[in-house]
Amino acid sequence: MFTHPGILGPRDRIEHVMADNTIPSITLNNGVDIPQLGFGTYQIPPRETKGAVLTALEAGYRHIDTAQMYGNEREVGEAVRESGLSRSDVFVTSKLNNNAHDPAVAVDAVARSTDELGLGPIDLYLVHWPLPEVGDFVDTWRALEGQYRSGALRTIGVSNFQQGHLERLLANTEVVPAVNQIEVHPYFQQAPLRAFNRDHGIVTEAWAPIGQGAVLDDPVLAEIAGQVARTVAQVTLRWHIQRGDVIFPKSSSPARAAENSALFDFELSDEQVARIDALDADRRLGPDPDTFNWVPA
Ligand SMILES: NC(=O)C1=CN([C@@H]2O[C@H](COP(=O)(O)OP(=O)(O)OC[C@H]3O[C@@H](n4cnc5c(N)ncnc54)[C@H](OP(=O)(O)O)[C@@H]3O)[C@@H](O)[C@H]2O)C=CC1
Ligand SMILES: O=C(O)C(=O)[C@@H](O)[C@H](O)C(=O)CO
Repeated sequence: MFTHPGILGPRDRIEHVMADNTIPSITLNNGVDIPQLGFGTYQIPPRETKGAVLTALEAGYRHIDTAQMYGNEREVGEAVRESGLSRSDVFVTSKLNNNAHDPAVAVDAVARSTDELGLGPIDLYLVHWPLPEVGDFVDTWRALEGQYRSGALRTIGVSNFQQGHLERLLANTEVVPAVNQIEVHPYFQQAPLRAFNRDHGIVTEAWAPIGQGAVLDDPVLAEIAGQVARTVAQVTLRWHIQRGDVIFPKSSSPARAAENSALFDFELSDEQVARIDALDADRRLGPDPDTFNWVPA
């Protein structure tokens, strides 16, 4: 199983990690442990996914983030099965596609993801987008609650939910989402939503942790990278780790994937963290969840 320190503050977690040099885990609200660092697979074409995931697992990643929308669940599953690792040593997340919000369709979609991955119960399954004008995400969530209670899904969560969406969900359903996977990077830090998640026992997962490359030329990050003799990507990813969020940077390059996992043998000072905190620019790169209602055919 994962090495995990239980629920610790960011500082305690860092000390734990620096002592044994492993990827830390965070305990979710249902008692399941999730590795704080994972490997993202958005925009990795299916034909390249098995190789990329096998390389990531060889580099030490033990958590893979995929989605029905990415079209590469089958290849993620193949890589995990062929890696030689125990199933319990790898944490896999997938997500319900936007065309599967109808509760009956959602149940079939869970079965399809489970079949594509071929790994038994999926560790974490998310409602990918709230799609507020498409249907009622409360009904979709109830369908996932049923799959969770039956044991088909090990943990359930949401993605791209704003505070208003979460308030409606919490008021009308029973299972509190274990995570909310949202866009977070130095230029879009999401302080209020992260605080809301934390106050309700929901772990924040930060997608686009290096802003899909947008932060890499930042002069402040470059200066800090020079101070700690690391790359800008590593400094940015380390900042997320010290904030206590879960991250899964994507790279199709084995060298950059390895670079992105070398985060646990250095630490940013409080002053360096404060300088990165000051880069917040309310600059969202992806769709706005309040108005994004895209449904694939
Ligand atoms: N729930 C949601 O709605 C969303 C979830 N996600 C998830 O989050 C993951 C991460 O987000 P993502 O959008 O991929 O963006 P990231 O912030 O992880 O950035 C990925 C980009 O940065 C490049 N890159 C990665 N590492 C380095 C490095 N060390 N140096 C220079 N360039 C680098 C990659 O290029 P290269 O491959 O060439 O290295 C790629 O272009 C996704 O893969 C997906 O799993 C993402 C978007 C939305
Ligand atoms: O990558 C994801 O998980 C996404 O949901 C995004 O790709 C999103 O659908 C988008 O950016 C659409 O333009």
